[in-house]
This record gives sequence, structure tokens and C-alpha cells, in this order.
Amino acid sequence: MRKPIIAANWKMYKTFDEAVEFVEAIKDRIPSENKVDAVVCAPALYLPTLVEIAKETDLAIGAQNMHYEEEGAFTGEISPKQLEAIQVDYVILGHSERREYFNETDEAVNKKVKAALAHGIVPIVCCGETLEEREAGLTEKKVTNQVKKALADLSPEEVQHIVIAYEPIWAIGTGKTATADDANAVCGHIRQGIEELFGKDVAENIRIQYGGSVKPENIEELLSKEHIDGALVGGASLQVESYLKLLEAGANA
Ligand SMILES: O=C(CO)COP(=O)(O)O
Repeated sequence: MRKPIIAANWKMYKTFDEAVEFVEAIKDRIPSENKVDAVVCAPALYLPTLVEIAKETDLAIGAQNMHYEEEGAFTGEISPKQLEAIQVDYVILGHSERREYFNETDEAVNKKVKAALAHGIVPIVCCGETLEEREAGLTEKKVTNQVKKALADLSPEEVQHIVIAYEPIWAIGTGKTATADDANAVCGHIRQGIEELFGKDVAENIRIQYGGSVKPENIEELLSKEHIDGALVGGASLQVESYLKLLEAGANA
């Protein structure tokens, strides 16, 4: 059985004080690490502080993006080496907002995935279709292709450490959730694609999250589905009680 992973993606929300207050408020209320992996992916400039506060608790801290180079003349960027040095555990890669607004390509995502793994950071690799693609019946093709390109040239051993997040773009921040059955079907296709590329064991072990308007009211049904192993949550991860309810659902799934 795959352990659920519930990750908050705070995006560009919260001031420093609000972020600190949030992590202080939840750090001793996280369900056991044996039952659920709890992650908060915060704006980069808060990471060292949040890692320090969350130390010796069951909460892990993640970044929302990174560059693939170790270091260099890349003004404004943050490297995997820098994240590793402050003990960041996870990094979200290839989020649709980064692909859309910052021109992130499948090729760049692939380089970032390799760089994260080389630095012991778990990549949460995002994929998902637009509404037009869904209506044209292209969902599975789009999503499996994104995953295939993100994981290009990796070994089965490397792939099993990765987390995939299926986030239909039309469901992000819109209040529209994919039905649990639809989300499960796409996650099942992703798993199938991974089996074809990396074998049955990897496909059975890799965790696939659903993201897109996940909230305490719908998470249980989503997590009850065979191929959904967690959630990547934006809006509903910004309030303490709401995030804790999501974690509870993960721990009980
Ligand atoms: O993009 C998301 C998480 O990465 C989903 O955001 P919402 O939960 O706000 O729809």
C-alpha cells in the first residue's frame, strides 16, 4: 500500500509572519509520518526559517520551483544545491502556472527532475490538461506525454522516489474538481504509462497525487480511489484547520 502524501502549494500567498505563524500552529498537530507524508511548499525566501521550525516534527518543507544548474549567472534563480544545503525535502516541478507564465518546457522539467534527485530532493512532478484538450479527448495523451518527457533518461530506481501530481488545469483555483472517478482514471493511465517505461514494481510504488480544488469536503472520496495517493492543494491549504483536515483524511485513507 502506498502512503498518502498531502502537499500544500502556497503559491505566492502569505507574508513571512503569516507563514511562520501557520507552521508554528500545525507543527505539533501533524498526524504520524507513518500514516501520511505532510508537506508545505512555501515561497522560497521563507524556506530556511520554516525548515528550522519544522525540524524534528512530522512536517516536511518543500520549494515550489528551482533551476536545474548547480550554480551560475542566473539572476533571481535558486539552485538544487542551495535547496539541499538548507535541507529542503521536496520541490514542485512543472506546475502548470510555471509552464504557462514562465515558459517552462518539458525539457526543462526533465533537467530539473534529474537535478533534484541528484541532490536528494523529492520532485513533485506536475502534469495536466487544459479544458480544450479535455474536450477534444486529448487528456490521456497530453498527460502521459508530459510524464514521459519529465522522466526521460531516468532509471527505474530513480523514478520510484518521484511523486507525480495530476492537476487538470481547468480545475485549479476554479472550484471545479474532476470527479473522483475521472481523476482516478487519468491517474490510472499515468500509472500504466509508468509501468510500460519502468516496470510493474515502479508503477505499483510510485505515488500519484490529484490536484485542483481539493478541499476537506472532497478529499476523502478522491483518496478512496485506487490510483490517487494524495493531493497537491492550493487554496484549501492556506488555513490551518483546513490543512489539518486534509492531513487527517490522508492519515485515515
Ligand atoms: O494548483 C494547485 C496546487 O498545485 C491547485 O490549486 P487549488 O487547490 O487552489 O485549486
